[in-house]
Amino acid sequence: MIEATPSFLDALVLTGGGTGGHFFPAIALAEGARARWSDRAIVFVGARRGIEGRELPNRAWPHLLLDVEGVVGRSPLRMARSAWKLWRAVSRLKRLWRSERPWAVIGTGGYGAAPALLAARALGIPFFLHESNAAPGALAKLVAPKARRVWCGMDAVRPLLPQADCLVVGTPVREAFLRDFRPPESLKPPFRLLVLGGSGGARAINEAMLELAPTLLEGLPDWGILHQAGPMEVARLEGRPRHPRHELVPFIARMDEAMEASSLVLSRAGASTCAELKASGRGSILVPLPTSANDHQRMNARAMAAEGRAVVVEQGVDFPARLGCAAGALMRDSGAGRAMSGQAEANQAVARCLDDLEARLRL
Ligand SMILES: CC(=O)N[C@H]1[C@@H](OP(=O)(O)OP(=O)(O)OC[C@H]2O[C@@H](n3ccc(=O)[nH]c3=O)[C@H](O)[C@@H]2O)O[C@H](CO)[C@@H](O)[C@@H]1O
Repeated sequence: MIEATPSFLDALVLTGGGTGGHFFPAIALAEGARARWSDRAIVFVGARRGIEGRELPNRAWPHLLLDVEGVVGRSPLRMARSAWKLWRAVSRLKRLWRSERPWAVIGTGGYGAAPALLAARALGIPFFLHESNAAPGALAKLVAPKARRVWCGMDAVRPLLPQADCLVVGTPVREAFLRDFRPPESLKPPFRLLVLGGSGGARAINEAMLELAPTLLEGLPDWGILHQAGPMEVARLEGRPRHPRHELVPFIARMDEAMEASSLVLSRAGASTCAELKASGRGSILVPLPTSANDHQRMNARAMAAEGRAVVVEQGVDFPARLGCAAGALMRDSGAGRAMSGQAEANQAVARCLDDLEARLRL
């Protein structure tokens, strides 16, 4: 099927993806921009094989999906092929944008953002970058020096981008998270533990939960588990024995509602999930992805623990047993109304980014 190419003339381009942690902040910024500049076209550019390739066709945003993939950390042959795909995608955008020049480009990282940010840089189109994590990704490092501004999720990233003009704003969350949430203490039984594995699911968490859930739930008759295992993982785990109050799902479309209905969350420590836990005021058990670049998930998790919002359980020896102990203790507390303090904190990141964009472009 040949997709129609949207018009980019004077549009605001949002670009970010590959994973949800890079795509959903772009959605959050697009929602904020639509409310602020209702007469301006907003167009998404992303990767067909990223989460945006699945999500954008279901949404009303005009978009262009390109055949690109991650370049860094692959075998030399794959890297050469990915670099060639990227070059081809950048060339296509440059051709399009020479006749239909966008107004500005906002990138939230991931390989889905590479073509549009590189094309904007080459053509001198003003571009802005958002970096959620404590350590910048490869793309951010490459383009940050020429960005009109690099909006940062946290302060720790500034020294790692010394040539960039950084502003700390927090991590943008979707519109659905910009509201009051019912406090966890007001929830009634049956209580729910929400298990999340980031946008793709987390195999180590899935395996541990399958092992420990039967004992955990037998000891806590007022509790059930909603477990987002990831689309590929749900298929892999089909047929494995599971406690009747342990529900597996591939993906959760309304994460705000899922968090609000849960007394406690057990999750990876991606930057967007951490921002959403703060916005919804849910306490959590965080299991950082051990292989995250520069160990940024551990930094994210520790920052949440320092605010009293999370306990951190590392993977490693006896992981399921340690996870079970932490979960059992916190579930008993949460059920008794002594939820770990998850004071909800209004997220201001979208407003801060867009105020800054207005100031920089002198609107
Ligand atoms: C393996 C990998 O590269 N992980 C990175 C990726 O993770 P990942 O994409 O897993 O990270 P995040 O936790 O930051 O974001 C996930 C996003 O997807 C949403 N969601 C998830 C599951 C679901 O069922 N429904 C749903 O809506 C979450 O609500 C959240 O908005 O980006 C993050 C932000 O740059 C990084 O910190 C992670 O290290």
